[in-house]
Amino acid sequence: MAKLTGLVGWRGMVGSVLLDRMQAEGDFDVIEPVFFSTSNAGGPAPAQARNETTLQDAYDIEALRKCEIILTCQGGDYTKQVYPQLRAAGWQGHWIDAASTLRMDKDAVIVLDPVNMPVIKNALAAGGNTWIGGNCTVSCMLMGVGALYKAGLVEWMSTQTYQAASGGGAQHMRELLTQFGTLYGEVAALLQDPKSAILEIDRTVIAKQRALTSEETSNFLVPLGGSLIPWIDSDLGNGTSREEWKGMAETNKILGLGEAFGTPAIPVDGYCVRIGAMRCHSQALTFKLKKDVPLDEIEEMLAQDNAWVQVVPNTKEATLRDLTPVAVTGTMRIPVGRLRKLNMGPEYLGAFTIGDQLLWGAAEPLRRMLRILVN
Ligand SMILES: NC(=O)C1=CN([C@@H]2O[C@H](COP(=O)(O)OP(=O)(O)OC[C@H]3O[C@@H](n4cnc5c(N)ncnc54)[C@H](OP(=O)(O)O)[C@@H]3O)[C@@H](O)[C@H]2O)C=CC1
Ligand SMILES: N[C@@H](CC(=O)OP(=O)(O)O)C(=O)O
Repeated sequence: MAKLTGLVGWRGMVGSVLLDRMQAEGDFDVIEPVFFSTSNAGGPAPAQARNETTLQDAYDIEALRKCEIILTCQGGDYTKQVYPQLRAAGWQGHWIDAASTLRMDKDAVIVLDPVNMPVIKNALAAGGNTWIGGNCTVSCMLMGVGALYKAGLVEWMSTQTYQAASGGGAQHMRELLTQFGTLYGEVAALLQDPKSAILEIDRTVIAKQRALTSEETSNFLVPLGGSLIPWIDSDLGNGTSREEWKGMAETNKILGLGEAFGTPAIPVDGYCVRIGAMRCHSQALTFKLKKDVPLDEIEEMLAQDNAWVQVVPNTKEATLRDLTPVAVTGTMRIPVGRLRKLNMGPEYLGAFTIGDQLLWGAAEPLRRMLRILVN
């Protein structure tokens, strides 16, 4: 019999992408879905509902307890409130979650099955029932270059990210576009005049950026349109942002490395930067490999790793065609390009990779975990 699966957070941005993917992959044919809401219990369930026509209350522990699986994209506050209550009530079902809240819990597994199926299988065999999607930057990076880690080749990795507005949520995307529109409006007349001075346009734009009101920057706190923000998530107080901390902590946990697994962790560090892209996270990677491996072997290893990675030849033409957020948005492709040995020596490898942070960065690992549980 199909497993009763509670869906929470399906109306949000991540949840909507998830529902589209579940529909496309026929996931609703193999589960018995129950739709929950934090704001509209009793309202109409979406078209994918089968037996239930109305939404259930996402805070109703008794209703949630009936589910064998709960998949939530509702966010960290919801997880913090509901998950402990459910477990305290003796619920032994499978909890699949997009939020970061439980990621580092010792009983939770960060799921990215094309990369860490053995870790997932071990946890399943040991009775694991808490499955958390990884940070979007980490998941997209590992989908692209996981082969190097699997082959035990990485001594350390440094990443410099270029993260899209969507990582902050839907309101952040709106704010970015509104800022671009405001700036354009400020200089539209000057732009239409081919004889106008570019430095006057520039002066007008920076004056407007600096004059944006707190309402116009309420999500990012400072202008992002025509600028960037080299800090994502909270300040850990040691010079590192929480997003940067996740790079090492989550990469190692996904791979089953580090103290908790009784093995040394691989150092990962770098800077996480918000830029004015819509929903693709990009990152420039520097690897120190444990040995000199020829570039063609590395390319072959990466290309063979999974069905979604795409090695992009390191030429200007291929890079402009295949290795931009515009090329990747809305697709499952994870291009890895700009692959070359760096001047520091033959063990130093450079790469650039991009992923849609709402697909591989959020929704896809969750629906794949659901399929692992129901298959
Ligand atoms: N944004 C991202 O890039 C990533 C997010 N995540 C995680 O997923 C969580 C959800 O993120 P995200 O989907 O961006 O959040 P959203 O704000 O888009 O959705 C979260 C919930 O807000 C409620 N909601 C209120 N108003 C609206 C509205 N107008 N349209 C849609 N939903 C509305 C819905 O709950 P209800 O139907 O119950 O009212 C919805 O499920 C995050 O908190 C985070 O933990 C993880 C990885 C990446
Ligand atoms: N912090 C990411 C988005 C995100 O939701 O990350 P996490 O799932 O680790 O909280 C970003 O802003 O781009």
